[in-house]
Amino acid sequence: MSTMPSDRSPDSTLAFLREGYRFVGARCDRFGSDVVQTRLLLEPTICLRGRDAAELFYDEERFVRRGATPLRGQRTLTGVGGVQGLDGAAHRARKAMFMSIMTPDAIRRLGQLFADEWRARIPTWAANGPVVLYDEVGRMLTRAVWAWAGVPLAESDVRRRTAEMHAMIEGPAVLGPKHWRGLIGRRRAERWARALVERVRAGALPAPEGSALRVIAEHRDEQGVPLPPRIAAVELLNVLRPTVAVDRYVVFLALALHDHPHWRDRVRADDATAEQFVQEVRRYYPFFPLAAARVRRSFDWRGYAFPQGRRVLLDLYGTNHHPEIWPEPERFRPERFAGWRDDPFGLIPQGGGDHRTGHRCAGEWITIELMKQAVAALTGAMSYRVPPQDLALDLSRMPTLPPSGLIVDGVRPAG
Ligand code: HEM
Repeated sequence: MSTMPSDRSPDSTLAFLREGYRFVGARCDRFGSDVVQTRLLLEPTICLRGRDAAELFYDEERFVRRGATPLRGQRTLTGVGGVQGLDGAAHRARKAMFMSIMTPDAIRRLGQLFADEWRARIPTWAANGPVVLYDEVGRMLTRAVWAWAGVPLAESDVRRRTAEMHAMIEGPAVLGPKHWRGLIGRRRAERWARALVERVRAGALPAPEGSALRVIAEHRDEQGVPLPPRIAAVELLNVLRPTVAVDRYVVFLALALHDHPHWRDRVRADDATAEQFVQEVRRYYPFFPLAAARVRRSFDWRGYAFPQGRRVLLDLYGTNHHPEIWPEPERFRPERFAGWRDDPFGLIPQGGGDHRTGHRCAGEWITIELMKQAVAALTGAMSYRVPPQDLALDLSRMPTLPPSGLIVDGVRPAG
């Protein structure tokens, strides 16, 4: 048995917060190994990177999710008791609930709602001068996904709900006020979502057949028992929150079009090229840094011991930038996806493996559809300028975003 390359530091949590997305990759590079051990939150933690490591990580025989996400992440980002922390039959039954919402028709409908929102906003942007794309897109996605999920939304609540979703997304990997905002945002949103579920169950609020609200309110677990209202609220937020989070990817799309303007005409002219552009944005730009699991039963891999219960992190960002999978990983090259053969463990911005049986993101197809609609809007529905502003991405901030939120002005409807 070999000794796993290990960080010497007694605890690297502060280094993780300082180094952000590069934390695991920097250690892997230093040791020349895609398996390294460190200590995070005072606990020994194995970090993995690369395609084969991703395949290992998504092997359910070897890993469980129960108890893997630190409490600070559950209390802000994911909620307690949701699908992310389930294993085995309980996970499959809950995941089936999510996947039943993700029909091709439903995905198209959400894309259309978002596209309609976008088109409706263009005259206002044209009349009112500069807009912060991140703020605007967040609110458009809120309106679209609330309508799609069958959840009523007063226009006067749009800002508040969007802000709660953002607070949860930004809460886990920060200290101080931003973390507290995440806790408060989650508490408020859960209370509100729970009341909604209770009203649907009592017949006081009609929810359309097949909508996320109806499916979740009516779902029965693997033993035929309805979800407790608190858990149903967590799961409804597991649809609403990450859909709003696609606003970050829309900002990255706009950033990529700004930095690589020669792609503009190409993506407008051809759907396949637009899809390659979207995939490269998902590969290249940082969003979720890591996924977490625990070793189910002790095993050896590549001569290293993985003891039962050990926390293991898969470096999603580092795998998407691994030179063995992605030549010249730091270059933005959408053409790398021309003729790309889908590999469930190579491109993993939203996790790897199988959507239905494993923990891969339930909303990946939605994300791609919304991003395609955003590319079409940015290149085909309007013209705009990007004035000078701070667009640098700080890789120590998780999740990161250009500080300006990407300001555009001079918006004009196309044609
Ligand atoms: C904004 C873009 C998104 C990103 C970057 C993202 C990323 C991720 C990641 C990294 C995971 C964890 C994978 C793992 O644990 O192995 C995940 C899980 C999940 N995502 Fe997403 N996601 C996005 C959008 C969405 C959307 C739009 C939805 C729903 C409409 C969604 C719903 C979920 C759910 C329910 C899970 C838990 C799956 C499970 O544990 O089985 N996500 N996502």
